[in-house]
Amino acid sequence: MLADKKILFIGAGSMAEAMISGFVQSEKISPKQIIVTNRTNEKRLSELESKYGVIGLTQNQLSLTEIDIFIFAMKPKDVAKAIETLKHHIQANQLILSVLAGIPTSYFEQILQNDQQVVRVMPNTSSMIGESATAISPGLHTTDEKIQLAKSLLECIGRIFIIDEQKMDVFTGIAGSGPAYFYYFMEYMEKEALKAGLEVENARQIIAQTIVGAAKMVQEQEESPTLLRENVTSPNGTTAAGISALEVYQGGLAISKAVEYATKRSKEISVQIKDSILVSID
Ligand SMILES: NC(=O)C1=CN([C@@H]2O[C@H](COP(=O)(O)OP(=O)(O)OC[C@H]3O[C@@H](n4cnc5c(N)ncnc54)[C@H](OP(=O)(O)O)[C@@H]3O)[C@@H](O)[C@H]2O)C=CC1
Ligand SMILES: O=C(O)[C@@H]1CCC=N1
Repeated sequence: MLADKKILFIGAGSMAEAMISGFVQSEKISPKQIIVTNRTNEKRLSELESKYGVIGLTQNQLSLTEIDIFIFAMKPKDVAKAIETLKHHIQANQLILSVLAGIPTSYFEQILQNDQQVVRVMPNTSSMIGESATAISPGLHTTDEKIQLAKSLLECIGRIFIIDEQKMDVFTGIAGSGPAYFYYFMEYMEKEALKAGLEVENARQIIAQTIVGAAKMVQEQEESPTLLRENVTSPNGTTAAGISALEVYQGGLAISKAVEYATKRSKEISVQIKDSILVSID
């Protein structure tokens, strides 16, 4: 299904790179099927070319008729300009994927018309190693065939979850942004480990393995995190002491608020794009 499909990334930043890396590593897509463009940074295009073997082209060098799948991967604030340049060249049979947080499929459908087939995608940077949790929500005109195409492409970067578009904001809050919360958590664990004399490399690997193990327990044992946590917690033991600190310092509340704020931000971006007042989102 993916053979010979030409994929164009519009945007060459961290998310595009993570997806490119995952696609190429999967060996289901050849680097030469992937074209990447950006706004001005030609050095970045050369970097991606030499790292992954993909084709970097400036916007003037692009031939859009040969593209099967467009992947919009710029910041939400930049989408209006990007789509303005491209809209007259995109055809009805070309599939649009957008990884932009907060930008609904209807935004692309309204501008491109043509009953354009759009799929909103929320990957995360673990795409880099084929371990993304990726949500997809098809737009109004997207056929089953194109949904299957999007699925088979995105399966190269991890697991796919098909969700209703109104759940995309909370998905972004837990899984799009989620890796950053875990990295934040790891930063603090590492600081404490170093204070107590562990070597940095050792500490980092110990913490990473602990998170991988806990995540795999949830995936493979099919038990709730609550039960698994209780299994670690001996009465009056070390874990009980640690968890009591999380409670005293409102760790649970902080985590809930992180998801709530990120979800809210995704919703705000949607409202701003709807009102076309998306001036500066950085
Ligand atoms: N980073 C993440 O973890 C995730 C990000 N996303 C989404 O991915 C998108 C990109 O994020 P990220 O990769 O972090 O952003 P970056 O800032 O790293 O990259 C943005 C890219 O967009 C390019 N760009 C800007 N305007 C245009 C334009 N008009 N035409 C073509 N290219 C353009 C920039 O090019 P130049 O450098 O030349 O200006 C740059 O290559 C965002 O919408 C975000 O919501 C989704 C899931 C996770
Ligand atoms: O921070 C952001 O807006 C993007 C979307 C999800 C992860 N990064």
